[in-house]
Amino acid sequence: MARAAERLKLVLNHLDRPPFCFQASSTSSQHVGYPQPHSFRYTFDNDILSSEQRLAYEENGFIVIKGLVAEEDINRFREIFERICRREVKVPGLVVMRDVSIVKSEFIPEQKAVSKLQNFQEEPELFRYCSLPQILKYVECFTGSNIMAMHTMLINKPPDTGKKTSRHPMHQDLHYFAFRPSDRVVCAWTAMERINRQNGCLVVLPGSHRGTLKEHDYPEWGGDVNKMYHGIRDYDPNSPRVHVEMEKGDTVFFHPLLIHGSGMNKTQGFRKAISCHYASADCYYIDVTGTSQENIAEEVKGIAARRLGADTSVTFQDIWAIRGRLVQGNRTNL
Ligand SMILES: CCCCCCCCCC(=O)SCCNC(=O)CCNC(=O)[C@H](O)C(C)(C)COP(=O)(O)OP(=O)(O)OC[C@H]1O[C@@H](n2cnc3c(N)ncnc32)[C@H](O)[C@@H]1OP(=O)(O)O
Ligand SMILES: Nc1ncnc2c1ncn2[C@@H]1O[C@H](COP(=O)(O)OP(=O)(O)OP(=O)(O)O)[C@@H](O)[C@H]1O
Ligand SMILES: O=C(O)CCC(=O)C(=O)O
Ligand SMILES: [Fe+2]
Ligand SMILES: [Mg+2]
Repeated sequence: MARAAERLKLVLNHLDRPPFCFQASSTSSQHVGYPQPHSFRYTFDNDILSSEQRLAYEENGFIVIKGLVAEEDINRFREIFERICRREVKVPGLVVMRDVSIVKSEFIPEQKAVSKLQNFQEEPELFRYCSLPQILKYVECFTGSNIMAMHTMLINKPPDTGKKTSRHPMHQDLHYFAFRPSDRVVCAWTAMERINRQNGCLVVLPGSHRGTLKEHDYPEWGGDVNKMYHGIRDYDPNSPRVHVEMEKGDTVFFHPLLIHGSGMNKTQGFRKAISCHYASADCYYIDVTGTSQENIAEEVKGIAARRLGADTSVTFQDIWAIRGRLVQGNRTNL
């Protein structure tokens, strides 16, 4: 990869934008004629990603595609989100999460309490996001052509109440996943409005996807932390990091080993993003018993058992298989 890195630097010296940021384009006309490096590990060769974009993902573990999702689509996602918050729509399997500082306070009206929706795979309007052709076109570059939507989320990061609970600690999403190989998994995360450092943008450690899965646990921040918001145990706050500021409709694709989190929301608005984790349907489930993932698997099983009525025979793998939905090609394995 050293040669690829050198070449990337040469390319980037001529850019007037961040090295991981690209315009959405429906053609391959932006391909640049650089010779192909010998081996790509994280991306497939097709007509969607330019060599430059492939190199950026291989090197950094993420790329931002500007303006990928239309304003009208985002407005529709926002509308249905608001209807769900008002409880006008019931969605099977949906998990509505409230910020821990709000759960423990009595004076917040319901519609201002929701910090996250998870598992909206049964809500057609929101799930439309996961099937948007322009998103899947990019996803295929990382997963290949059989694509499963494994995990769906709409994040409504609340204004911080002063307790810093709106932060999301630095983590790797793979910690939560019982399927492999990790290189055939990708997250698409779309800004539903302008997202900057003020309202708590994503913070990433570029290149960290080339490392291994780290141990995760609740961060020791000396206050309440949100349920299941595990952070990397030995996180070094001095690691070189990048704040990924995005406009409405911009979409970041990132590897599940990329270390990322998000900062405090210092504004009065609820900062919104919608995301889906995809995996190749050719991936396989793993048993995480005896690994660093055992802590989250036990926690998830505990919550599932409480919801489903204490059926303890449901495994962590089962929970993933139940949620997964095919969005392209054949459901070969997962
Ligand atoms: C496999 C799963 C995740 C896959 C993620 C892929 C990568 C993404 C990385 C992440 O997003 S990490 C964060 C993921 N977070 C979650 O998955 C949390 C999902 N949320 C939930 O499951 C529920 O919202 C939760 C269990 C937290 C609350 O469910 P309920 O609405 O049924 O809770 P209820 O009101 O009955 O409260 C139960 C207890 O939880 C407490 N609680 C509620 N919300 C909380 C919160 N946000 N933080 C901490 N505790 C919370 C609440 O105070 C109460 O405590 P006590 O039993 O002591 O009274
Ligand atoms: N000790 C820690 N362990 C894990 N993650 C941390 C730790 N400290 C900060 N973070 C994470 O680092 C990221 C950046 O957080 P931080 O609160 O510094 O926001 P910021 O965007 O840098 O804003 P600010 O302008 O306030 O510095 C967030 O994901 C946050 O949760
Ligand atoms: O703050 C965000 O929107 C990102 C959250 C995140 O990384 C996650 O839920 O896995
Ligand atoms: Fe994450
Ligand atoms: Mg900071």
